[in-house]
Amino acid sequence: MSTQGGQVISVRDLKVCYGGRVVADVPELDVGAGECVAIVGESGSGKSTTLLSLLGLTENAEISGHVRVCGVDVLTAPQKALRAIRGARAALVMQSPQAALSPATRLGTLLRRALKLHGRQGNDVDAALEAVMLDREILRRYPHEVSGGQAQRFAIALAIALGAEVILADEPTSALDVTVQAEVVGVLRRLRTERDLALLLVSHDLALVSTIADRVLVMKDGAVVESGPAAEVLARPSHPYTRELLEALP
Ligand SMILES: Nc1ncnc2c1ncn2[C@@H]1O[C@H](COP(=O)(O)OP(=O)(O)OP(=O)(O)O)[C@@H](O)[C@H]1O
Repeated sequence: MSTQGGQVISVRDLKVCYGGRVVADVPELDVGAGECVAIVGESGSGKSTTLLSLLGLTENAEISGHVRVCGVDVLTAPQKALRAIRGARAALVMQSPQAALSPATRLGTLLRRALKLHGRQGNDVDAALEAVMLDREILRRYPHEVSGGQAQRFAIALAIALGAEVILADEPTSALDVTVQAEVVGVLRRLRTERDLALLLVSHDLALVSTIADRVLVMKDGAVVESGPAAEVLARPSHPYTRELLEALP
């Protein structure tokens, strides 16, 4: 199954419920190759739930609608097809990658295992590390021996080495200090143009979103209250809630 017409993510009428309560209702969301779409909104608005549902990772949720990611129909595909895209063609990057890494495993070992699991050769590793500006020496280190920014760049390099077409990133910079945030955003921005990588970004940080996103979806209480080109939505928000979010910026 391939990605058609450069569309990497396509969502229609997605509804995610927990215990009968709709926590995410997304009528339409498309992300094309080389494009960045951001989902913004306050805590609890349904951003992470939306992101996780696109990879079939919402346990115990009732989900309806149509979700295609890298050509796979996520809501109906067998687990095997989902496992094949998850972590490889569609990579998840979380707020604190160090927490997800096994503390007693060197990063190089972790990388080799991931490549083997997804049946990929190790010859993309140098290019992937270079793309995120990490020295190969990092592969000898354990997770606690790298900084938050290095860990995040390593997580992105892993995605690239595994052949990611899209990165789904949940608050990828909010655990980092400001200068390191800029480094990670710079890496993501370059990967979009150099590798045509698609990016779906969840963030409450509108300043960050304005530097990288082409389009924005604003969520409140599980609903999309506004969406459109980032420059337009952030400069001339039409919904009072978006205005509130913008006014809350420091
Ligand atoms: N596994 C779950 N079971 C029940 N309710 C859940 C579950 N996961 C999330 N929720 C609820 O869904 C709603 C949306 O949560 P979600 O984490 O998607 O919001 P968010 O916008 O990503 O917030 P944050 O920025 O704090 O992560 C919340 O009310 C949350 O309590």
